[in-house]
Amino acid sequence: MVSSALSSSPTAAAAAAILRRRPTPPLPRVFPIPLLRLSETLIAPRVAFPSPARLRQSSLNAMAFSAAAAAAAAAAATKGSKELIVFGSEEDLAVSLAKYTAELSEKFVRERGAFSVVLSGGSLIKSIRKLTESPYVESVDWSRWYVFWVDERVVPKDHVDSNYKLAYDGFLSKVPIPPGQVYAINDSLSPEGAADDYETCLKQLVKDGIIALSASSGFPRFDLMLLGMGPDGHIASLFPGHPLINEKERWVTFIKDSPKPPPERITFTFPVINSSAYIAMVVTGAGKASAVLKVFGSEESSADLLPVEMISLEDGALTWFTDKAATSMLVDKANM
Ligand SMILES: O=C(O)[C@H](O)[C@@H](O)[C@H](O)[C@H](O)COP(=O)(O)O
Repeated sequence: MVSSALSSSPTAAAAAAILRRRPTPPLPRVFPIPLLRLSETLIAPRVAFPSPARLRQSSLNAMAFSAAAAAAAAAAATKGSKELIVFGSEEDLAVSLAKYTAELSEKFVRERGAFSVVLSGGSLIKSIRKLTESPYVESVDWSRWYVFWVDERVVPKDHVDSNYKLAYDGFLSKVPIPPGQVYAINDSLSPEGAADDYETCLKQLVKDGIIALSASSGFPRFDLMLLGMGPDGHIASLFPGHPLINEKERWVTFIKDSPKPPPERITFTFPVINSSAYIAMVVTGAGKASAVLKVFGSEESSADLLPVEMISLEDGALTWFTDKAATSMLVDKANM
């Protein structure tokens, strides 16, 4: 059985009102393409890139140096919407990501009495650090949080490679989520066994109403996934060119030949990821710039999609939280 190893909105109108009271932010950079309602509400004077023609307009809605935009994304996102927000600093990104997450927590606790949150490993855990600080550490209803991992390395929970340990040390040990609501993998099992066990656990939690079920896909519908992306465009433990990216039946599967060490992992599959209500893709640093360019600035066919490009939410909202370094090649291309 999966172990619980931890020991221990506003509306869009309201968000817009809050923003109107804020001092005018520095001029944002916005691609002059049809903007989402969110962008129209929140982003002030538009500065066009000179040559945006080659950008994939269907996928890129707006790009802005606006810490406020993400805060309202929780309230204003629409079905299948996709936002790219570029922050001037990692600190601004972290502040905005905390606000976005707290707003979604409030929304889902109000609507269904629980908030199912999926974490990844990597730098994401550092990016959510502001949730462990005031005002969120006091104001979020942590008692309604249910925490899962989009992927986990099959190592002991106290191992330096464990995503559980990373999240515990940097986040979970600092907020009062009930220990029984933190779903770490069973680290005494093989990768196959741990994936089966995790999937069985998710199925029970869907039956119990803790995790929602997507009526359209029949897969679990997590309230929020907080995901990172590798420089090669992988998400979770779904790597470019690996057969696992085509898994259509399983909720959770395993990999024994991960190109990123350690090799043995379990991972959510694309049908589960794509059934999410909200996904925050948190992508920073120059090492991610070429993958970001491929996602937002390439005209290549769908035959060579990176895993991150396979995120396709029919009934959910995807928000990219990025920085200038991660979007530098995209900006360069737009300015060409
Ligand atoms: O277990 C893992 O390896 C992670 O879940 C992985 O999918 C991670 O999120 C990305 O590799 C991004 O990591 P960085 O943000 O550290 O680059």
